[in-house]
Amino acid sequence: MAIERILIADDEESIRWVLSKALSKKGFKVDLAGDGNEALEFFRKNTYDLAILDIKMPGISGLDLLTRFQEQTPHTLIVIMTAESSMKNAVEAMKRGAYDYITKPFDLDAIDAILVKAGKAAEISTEVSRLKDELKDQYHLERTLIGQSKPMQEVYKVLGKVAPSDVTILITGESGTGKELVARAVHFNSPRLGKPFLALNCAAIPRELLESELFGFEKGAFTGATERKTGKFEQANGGTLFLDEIGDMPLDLQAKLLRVLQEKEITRTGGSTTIPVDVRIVAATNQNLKDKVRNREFREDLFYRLNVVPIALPPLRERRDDIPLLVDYFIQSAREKVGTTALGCTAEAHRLLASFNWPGNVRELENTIQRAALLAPNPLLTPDDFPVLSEGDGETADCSLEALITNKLRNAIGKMEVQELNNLYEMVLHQMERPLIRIVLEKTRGNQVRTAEILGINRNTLRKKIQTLGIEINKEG
Ligand SMILES: Nc1ncnc2c1ncn2[C@@H]1O[C@H](COP(=O)(O)OP(=O)(O)OP(=O)(O)O)[C@@H](O)[C@H]1O
Repeated sequence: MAIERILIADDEESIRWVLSKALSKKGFKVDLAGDGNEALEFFRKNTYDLAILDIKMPGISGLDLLTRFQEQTPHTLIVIMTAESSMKNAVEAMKRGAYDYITKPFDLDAIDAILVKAGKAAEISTEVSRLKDELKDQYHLERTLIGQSKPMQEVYKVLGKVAPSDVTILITGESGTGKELVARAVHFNSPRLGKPFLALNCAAIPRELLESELFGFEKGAFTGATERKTGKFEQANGGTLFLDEIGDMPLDLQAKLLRVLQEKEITRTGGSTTIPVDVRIVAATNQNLKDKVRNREFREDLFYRLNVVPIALPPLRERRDDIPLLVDYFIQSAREKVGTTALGCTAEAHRLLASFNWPGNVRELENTIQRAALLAPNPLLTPDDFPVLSEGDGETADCSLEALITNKLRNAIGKMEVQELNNLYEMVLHQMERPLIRIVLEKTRGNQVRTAEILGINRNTLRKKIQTLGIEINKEG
């Protein structure tokens, strides 16, 4: 479908001007509306291939227009503009069938990219309008996913698009990145809302138990099976089953799971009748399943069956922009959940937290904030309330000396004003020399010969440095 006619609706004149100039120059026919009502008028009179709508406008909001336009002319592709890149807006826009969503300020390349994509998207537009019909349910999230970074916005886009359908989703990401939270978001944004969401960790349960947890068993199926028991598939009927750590599922159970996904029915252990089940599967793993497939530890057919829509969650250290938001969110939830009086963090504490590597990702950050909020003497948390991070005692993902020094330097330099940063190279090397020599001298109890050997420098050089740097030698160690 070629894009010919475009409607731009924004109450900011400068945005209207810039967009109309850029798009007219490219040969599109452009109409401009300064508010929601004007946009609606245009829409009544004309047919548009694309509409770029500001989310917040006097009168009718961009999201409400989106809904109306979708009802009247479902083929029109709608791009929502927002000044606030929160998850709520992104998910809501995509849920309502928006074609795309851009955050202000944007550059014109972003609009170009959307136009190119939109031009090729005839089939997608049909699919979007089909999905839109399924998306009339109210926006609902049990818990909000926090994060406005680019990688998280991509996650929200996919989530908004696929949640309403029944497709199987495979969520990958390191431990603590929020895989279960995303799985819940999928469920709570799907028509299965109101039906059960059940989670099962395939790594935490021994093989025999895992099978009966999933499929249930009949009375007498094995010693100790004194009662019939339903499994998670039956319990989750109509809803969503979250299979965490799917990479740890034994091969024979993988085969059984594949059968259930294909046949949509289960047989309880020790039973002979098949029971129909309607369960959406969302699986997650922190392992590389493709490697496992190559090593024949994971069935290839099951991998493809699960991986219909992959969602890769970035580690926290790759979306550091989100750390301050998460910190504030966890402080607030600590106030609500455990009744602390903590109100926020100082700028230094924020910088310290944002510089850490967080090998345990959001879970580790959440625990760290909760602990600090409970123990802090004052409502405003300072770096002193995060002693483990300040000491850099090896919690960084990379425990090498370089990683520790990087962490320390980032903290120290981060606290300094730019105008203070003169002669930094010399200053840093100089300041590292003294503690280095002092520490080795302490280790060797003041033995300069040994110290020079350890440092790999000449004894005379060491002597001179001890003098010029004014290092005192304590022979007691
Ligand atoms: N984006 C986020 N916003 C708010 N809280 C989050 C976010 N991501 C994770 N959390 C919180 O961090 C904790 C860990 O999240 P979750 O259990 O979903 O991670 P996971 O990737 O499933 O971990 P694992 O692989 O170890 O099971 C939870 O308490 C969750 O609420």
